[in-house]
Amino acid sequence: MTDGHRAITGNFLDSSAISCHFPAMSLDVKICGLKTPEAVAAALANGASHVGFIFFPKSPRYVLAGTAGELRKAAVGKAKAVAVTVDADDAFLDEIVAAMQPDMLQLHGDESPERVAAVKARYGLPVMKALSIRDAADLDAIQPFRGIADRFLFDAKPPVGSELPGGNGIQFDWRILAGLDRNVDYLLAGGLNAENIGEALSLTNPPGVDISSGVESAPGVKDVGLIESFFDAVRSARARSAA
Ligand SMILES: O=C(O)c1ccccc1N[C@@H]1O[C@H](COP(=O)(O)O)[C@@H](O)[C@H]1O
Repeated sequence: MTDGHRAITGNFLDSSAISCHFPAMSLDVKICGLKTPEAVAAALANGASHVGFIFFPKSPRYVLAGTAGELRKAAVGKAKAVAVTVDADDAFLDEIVAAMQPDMLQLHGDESPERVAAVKARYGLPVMKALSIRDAADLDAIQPFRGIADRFLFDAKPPVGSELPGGNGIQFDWRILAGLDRNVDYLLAGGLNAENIGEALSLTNPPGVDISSGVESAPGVKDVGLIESFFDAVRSARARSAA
């Protein structure tokens, strides 16, 4: 139940790279919705373990597969490149996989366990299944995907009327993750930013975190300073918890 996420001690976190969730493991940090070489470079320079590219046309973060294929080259050997799709059909996934060569697929729609299994088999890539969470009962959705999805991503349910299934900058009540089975490998997402990441980490001790709009100056516009501030806040929080 892992994508073999790597320790990011080499270029990030160093002595603070201690996961409270899985002792001796590090925290994964995925910066999502990247569209420019500058934003990719900032994520990598700060030690991102994953960089994400959005293939949902209604998103302000949407990129063409060829563009993502160019951008992801900077991540080779440094971070995993993740293709984020929403109920994509095989033809669209074929195009993305061929042009971008992702390390991982993030399925952020209403994909069934059978669809996740089929996607895994078709591409031989690890799959992260996103689940929309509002309350503890929503975590029941994990069960049918266990042994199928390599990883989960817990994001807040989108607000009524939103056209985006993710990237809404909305957080859910992180306290409901307190009783989660420790064997569930996941990224915490939804409304994270430099101000709240400390509280999020201390409440949930997640294997990883995922952020998009919290490091943007406007929808779809990544801000290098905000990316740096987010990593600074992660480092500070982890140094505090290790002390
Ligand atoms: O970001 C998007 O536009 C998006 C579109 C379609 C599916 C998923 C999307 N984003 C995912 O949502 C998380 C959380 O975003 P935020 O931090 O709350 O803005 C993001 O990291 C993506 O994995």
